[in-house]
Amino acid sequence: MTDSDATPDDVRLSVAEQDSVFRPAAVTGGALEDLAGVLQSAGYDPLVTPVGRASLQTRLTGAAMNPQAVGEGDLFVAVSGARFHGADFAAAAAEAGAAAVLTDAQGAVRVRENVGYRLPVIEVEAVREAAGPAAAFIYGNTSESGPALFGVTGTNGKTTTTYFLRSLLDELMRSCELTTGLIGTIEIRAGSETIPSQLTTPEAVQLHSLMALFRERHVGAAAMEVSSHAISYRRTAGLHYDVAGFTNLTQDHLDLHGSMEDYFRAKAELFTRSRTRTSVITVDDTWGHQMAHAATGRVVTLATSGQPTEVDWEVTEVAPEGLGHAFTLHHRHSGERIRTRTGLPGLFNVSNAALAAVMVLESEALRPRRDEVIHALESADPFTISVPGRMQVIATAPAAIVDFAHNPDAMIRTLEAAGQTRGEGRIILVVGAAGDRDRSKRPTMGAIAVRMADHVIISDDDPHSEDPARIRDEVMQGAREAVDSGRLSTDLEEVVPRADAIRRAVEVAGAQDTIILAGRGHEVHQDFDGAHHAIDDRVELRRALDEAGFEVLPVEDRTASEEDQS
Ligand SMILES: CC(=O)N[C@H]1[C@@H](OP(=O)(O)OP(=O)(O)OC[C@H]2O[C@@H](n3ccc(=O)[nH]c3=O)[C@H](O)[C@@H]2O)O[C@H](CO)[C@@H](O)[C@@H]1O[C@H](C)C(=O)N[C@@H](C)C(=O)N[C@H](CCC(=O)O)C(=O)O
Ligand SMILES: Nc1ncnc2c1ncn2[C@@H]1O[C@H](COP(=O)(O)OP(=O)(O)OP(=O)(O)O)[C@@H](O)[C@H]1O
Repeated sequence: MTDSDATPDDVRLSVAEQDSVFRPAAVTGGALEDLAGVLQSAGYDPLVTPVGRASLQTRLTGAAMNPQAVGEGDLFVAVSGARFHGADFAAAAAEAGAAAVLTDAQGAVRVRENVGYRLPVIEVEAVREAAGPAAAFIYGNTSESGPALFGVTGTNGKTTTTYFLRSLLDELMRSCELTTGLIGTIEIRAGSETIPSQLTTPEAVQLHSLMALFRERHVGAAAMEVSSHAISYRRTAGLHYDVAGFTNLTQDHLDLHGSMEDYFRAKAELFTRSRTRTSVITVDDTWGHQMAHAATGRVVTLATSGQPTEVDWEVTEVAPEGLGHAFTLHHRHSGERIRTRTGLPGLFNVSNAALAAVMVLESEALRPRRDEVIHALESADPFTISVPGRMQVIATAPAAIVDFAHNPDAMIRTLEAAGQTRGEGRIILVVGAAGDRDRSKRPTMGAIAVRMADHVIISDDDPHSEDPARIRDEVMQGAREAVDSGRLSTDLEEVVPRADAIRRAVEVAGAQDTIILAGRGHEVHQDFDGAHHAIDDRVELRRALDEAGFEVLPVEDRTASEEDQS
């Protein structure tokens, strides 16, 4: 990374543009008849309606879910969604060169209505689930084909842990002249090439295409975020993880999952023998312990806080160092101790770094030598990279931090981290909540804000299709109730637009204070009912600090802790 703000999402790619970047140059593909055989063996019970016998030999050389992304020779995967049925777009897919359609019974009827008998159809009941093995067949992915895949799931810490993983893997791969891949909320990377992400975890057809692309680009290992949406929507079907890591589980996404138990069950699907060879589970809370019990296959446990009794790895001897911490990874069974560090603020980044390190140490695909890993940790300091919008330090006096905390637990952790280093200063927080997402967390976030910060400025996040004023009211209501019931003296105000809220935070700050802009991290647009308003918290904060005469850190590829030490 050459610039700590260099998130590539200033440029919005169309589905087709993004998809074309995912595609490998050469795909052998396979015949429609053989694909049906693969789906039959996998238990999907496919019903094939060819267009003449010869169509059974049609060679499929790609797969896409969106007609805009369909290329010549593709399997068009038409799923029934909450709003549309993909089969209603079969004509556009055929026009773009689709060679066959994978869909459900309803979709098969719609394909006939739309394009008659122009395209052969494979009908299955579970289309999203079958899309994974179908794309794996077309792109030649098997459990052994590589690259070694490291998946990270959990409510918070996925992006940071995958950045840490990639940074460590980069060092290890370099010695074998291989590169690394990254798939997540911010970007998708194959070696040094990068494109902005549209989803945290892309659709199965894209993921399988990416695996083939990774092999073409000599990617030996890849780190990817696995969202609970991806698991529920079957986006990871047909992928095989060498190691999957669990960070934590706290309230979020209850709009999709309904309850914490359902949310847990979705995540738990990743930690099963058929998907993952080794599961590394952080067991700092009861959900972690439950996950370790629910996981099947090889399970490795990691405790990063507290006094666990039965774990494989634990974090000990945590000591502040720069803005971050040094810590020891202790392997309980062998007694081995590995000392390392993270330069990112917040104890939760010790957890993220420890998880990344243990995932690599426990990898059966890579089987890295201990001395190699220790050398990489010492020489490259892989957990002191800048993760865009995650505890990103913009200035040190006042301490000014942009952080993606957008759910209750992340806010608590971020404000705790600020509390530990505040000294005599005050904490000034800009916070909001996103629209069209888990509404129940809004008053909770308001309450946390006023309990843990000294000056709270409520503003807009991404309202999406909701009325922004109503969202702010819900956050404000939780804040006011907490102020009243706790007799708190927190300063509380509402300021919009967000850029003004950021300027206000700087206006009330002194050099000894800490400013936290929560919720938007690396994002560079606010979505007001489809209208995109350009705003980057980091840019606004820098500008406001500069105008107020405060010194800001240079925008470059080093974290503030490195800056601190230089
Ligand atoms: C809530 C959710 O995840 N919805 C996903 C779901 O949408 P849906 O059921 O509404 O589908 P739909 O829009 O009815 O479309 C059905 C089919 O018709 C096709 N279609 C539709 C319209 C059209 O004009 N042309 C067309 O071909 C679509 O490509 C699709 O194949 O299926 C679609 C296709 O598979 C996904 O693109 C869509 O993700 C949307 C874009 C989304 O925003 N998802 C977010 C919430 C998400 O997945 N987030 C997680 C991270 C969450 C977090 O941790 O914060 C992620 O992994 O990114
Ligand atoms: N291990 C952790 N435990 C609790 N909070 C964390 C942890 N790691 C990061 N956070 C907080 O969560 C925010 C989001 O971090 P990160 O982007 O790494 O997580 P994520 O799981 O990828 O989130 P999302 O899926 O929403 O992008 C951070 O900005 C920080 O406030």
